[in-house]
Amino acid sequence: MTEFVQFAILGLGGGSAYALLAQGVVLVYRGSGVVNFAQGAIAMVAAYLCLETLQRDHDWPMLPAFVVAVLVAAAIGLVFQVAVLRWLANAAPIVRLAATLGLLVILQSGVQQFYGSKSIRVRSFLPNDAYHWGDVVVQQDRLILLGIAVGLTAVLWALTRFTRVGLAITAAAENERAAAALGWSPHRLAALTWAGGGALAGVAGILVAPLTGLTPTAFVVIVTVFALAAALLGGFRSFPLTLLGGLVLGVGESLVVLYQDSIRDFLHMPTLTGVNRAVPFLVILVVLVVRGKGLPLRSHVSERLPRLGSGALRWPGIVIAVVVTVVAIAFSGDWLRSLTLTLAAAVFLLSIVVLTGYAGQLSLAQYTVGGLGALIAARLVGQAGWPLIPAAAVSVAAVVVVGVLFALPALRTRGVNLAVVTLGLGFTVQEMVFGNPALTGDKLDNSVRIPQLTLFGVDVTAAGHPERWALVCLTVLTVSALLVANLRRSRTGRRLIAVRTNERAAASLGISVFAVKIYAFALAAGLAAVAGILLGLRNTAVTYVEFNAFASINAVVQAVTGGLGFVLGGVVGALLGPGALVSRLLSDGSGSGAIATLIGGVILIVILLTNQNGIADMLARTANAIRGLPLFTALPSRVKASRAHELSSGDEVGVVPATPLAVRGLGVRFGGVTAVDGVDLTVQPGQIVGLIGPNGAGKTTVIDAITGFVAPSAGQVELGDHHITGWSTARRSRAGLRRSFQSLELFEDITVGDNVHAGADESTRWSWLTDLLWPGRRPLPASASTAVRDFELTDVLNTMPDQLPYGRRRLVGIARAVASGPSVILLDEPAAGLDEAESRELAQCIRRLADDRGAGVLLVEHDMGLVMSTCDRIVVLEAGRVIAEGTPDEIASDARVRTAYLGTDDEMTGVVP
Ligand SMILES: Nc1ncnc2c1ncn2[C@@H]1O[C@H](COP(=O)(O)OP(=O)(O)OP(=O)(O)O)[C@@H](O)[C@H]1O
Repeated sequence: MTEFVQFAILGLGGGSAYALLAQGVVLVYRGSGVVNFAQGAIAMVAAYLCLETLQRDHDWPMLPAFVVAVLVAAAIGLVFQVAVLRWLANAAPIVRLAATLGLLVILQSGVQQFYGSKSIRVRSFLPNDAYHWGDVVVQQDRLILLGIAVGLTAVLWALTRFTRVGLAITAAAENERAAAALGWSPHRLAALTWAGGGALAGVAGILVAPLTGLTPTAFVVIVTVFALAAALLGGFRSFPLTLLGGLVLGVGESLVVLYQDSIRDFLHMPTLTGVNRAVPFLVILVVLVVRGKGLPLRSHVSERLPRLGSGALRWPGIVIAVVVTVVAIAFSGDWLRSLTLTLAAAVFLLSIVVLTGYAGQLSLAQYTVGGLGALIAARLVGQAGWPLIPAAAVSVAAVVVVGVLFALPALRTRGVNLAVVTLGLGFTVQEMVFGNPALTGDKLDNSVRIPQLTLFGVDVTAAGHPERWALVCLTVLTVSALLVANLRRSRTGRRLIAVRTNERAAASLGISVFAVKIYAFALAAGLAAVAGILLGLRNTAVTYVEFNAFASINAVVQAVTGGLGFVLGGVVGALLGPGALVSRLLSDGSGSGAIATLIGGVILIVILLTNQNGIADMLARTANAIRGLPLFTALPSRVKASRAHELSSGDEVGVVPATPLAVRGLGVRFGGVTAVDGVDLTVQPGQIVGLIGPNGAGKTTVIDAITGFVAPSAGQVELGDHHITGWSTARRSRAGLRRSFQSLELFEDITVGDNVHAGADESTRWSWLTDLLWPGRRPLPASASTAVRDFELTDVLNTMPDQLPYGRRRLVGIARAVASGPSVILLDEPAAGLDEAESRELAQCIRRLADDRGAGVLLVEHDMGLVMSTCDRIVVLEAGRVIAEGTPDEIASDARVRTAYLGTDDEMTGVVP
């Protein structure tokens, strides 16, 4: 017990420092909406400046050195906000996050360049007397650190509660305009919080340095991972919870050291590394996953994401690129190493294009995942004597399984939370696997050697025949790029993009968000494993630092610079990596090391400020502009034709399976609020049922509960003979129950045609694989073609939704919902924003859905003219309960309904036909 308390107290020091750093992250997030991944790097700069330069080299006393270093840290935050983030205020969140990763890379590699990479021990400068409490020794410095963390937390909490500027910061987190109303411009607030966050980082960095020592890489990664994890526990909002999170992590880390040997024995491992760093983090992971949600809430605002390429293959360009690279391999001389590294890195970046660009899942662990591929393959070829191809195949298969495990948190977390979780998972693998010789197979002086590698009888060993290994890399890259481009054009690609853009809408169309995320992680892990093998086996032994968490961060920086949504972006981004061609060209000739990384970071920031969609987007626009020149417009364009949407021929209207919908005793509660209470309703095939009621009556909640977006607290939903109450949204949708959304929720990154197509895609189990090889060109299915004609969208199929006026956007949403020919359609305020003529046309379309196709329709609508003229029956809700049900005439003359909702006789005469 004494030991337990002793270790817990020891952990308070680190925990307090994590908490301090995390408070800076929270402050910045509250003031600017950006999660600062560079917080640990700013801390490191302050620590080096204070302890190395000012104190050691220039003999400054502690206090002025401390103050100057903290001011410099604050200035870094301030300058970054004013010079970079301010101009990215309207950019996609991932772009702003990438900018902070860029800052991390610049600061970290800058420090490495300036101070070198070796680890520096720092003497404790806080009073370090020991107090004795029974058998437990309490160090004074731990108590001081704890006091500072608690004190600063209290100050921050009080500032944001009781001061004008604090209230503005709190308001800004919710709504920029509210902050403006308090007299603060969002930019000034953001600048203030970035300066404050920087200062907090500086304080924490200097205080934590004696506990951790100083190294440019490990320090930043440890501090970043733990600080972000603590801030995550506080939801990036709550200062007290963040303090708690930091302390739990610090104490947990220390306690695990105490039990390290028992854990090792329990796992039957000869050696165990990094478990103290991993276990507390894994606990946080579990908390997050338990706290997370399978689908985002109705209030979730879809994030704008970088633009997507078309995935169209331009064969002349591909052939020229491959031939040029082959020639380059033949004549590159001492540049060959850089070229090989670039080719392998491009495969890595393609994995990020799939996972983050297409599927919208931000993972900061791709290099770690790839490193596992290198590890397994190296052990199989190096120790078990396997030939290359089976070793690579087994390694890729194993890493795909790991990729699926990494996907599990993504099923319940998203956005920046997922980025933090994957960074932590990657860091855990780095510490526990790559750092453990028992797992890498390396004894101290005896690493696993890469033997001779042969492919189809040809010796391709990189050491002996580097040009042959480079050709292997080129071949793999070309095949990978073709697969990823095929994916973009296929229905599987559409599913990925649907999920990236709007998980709720995707689920409502029968797309399994769960399956898409698992697939994206698995495919990306497979590509990363292949890349890891190419990279790892190019040396005589695998160098695991190539696969650390920092490399993963750097890869995302490169992918965003290159163009996250473009296959070409992966290739261009790889050119910029450390050791790759561009950095070698620009740097000291070796092309590796800190200066190259630093240049990569600076290029990222410049590119983001110029075009947030990356270099590939700039290239694509330039190419399009050139193709638009008179000389080229005369030539037939095969690409355009391949992208156009074709309608199925014929006007046949498929009659949908006749399936009634029945809702019995439905109740929904949100905490203490009863939104829906004992609602019964049925929708028969071919029948239109109106669901009306005042604002807040619970109409949308009824639709949400029927379609599986919220779990009912009581009652049942039946579709035909099926009790579907426990089914997922996607499964209900596939069974023929579709909905539209009040807030449209279109897929804004893809054309109108693709939106409708996404609503009608039939997936087969094999299409996940076959789409990679043969995406095909499928015309819109018959029911979708009918929807396109009915809603008069034929002329806008190749238009992006945001280029349409509001009324037509609404029609796209409805067409998408009915594209698959569902048996029951739930329309949530379809006429909102339509003019009178459009409303009338919409009424006819809805009638046709019921009369011609035999679909059942539940229509939630405030336009009483539309409801009264279209519906067969009407159900009236008030405060979550049904207060009347009947034909339009019965409802119009119901006294209770008039009082509750419809109003006076005069108003009624205007709406009843
Ligand atoms: N996620 C949620 N958490 C808490 N309360 C909620 C949530 N969603 C809805 N509510 C509440 O449930 C009640 C019903 O809301 P709902 O949006 O279903 O009404 P509605 O009839 O569709 O309104 P409107 O006509 O304005 O769209 C309201 O009091 C609303 O505030």
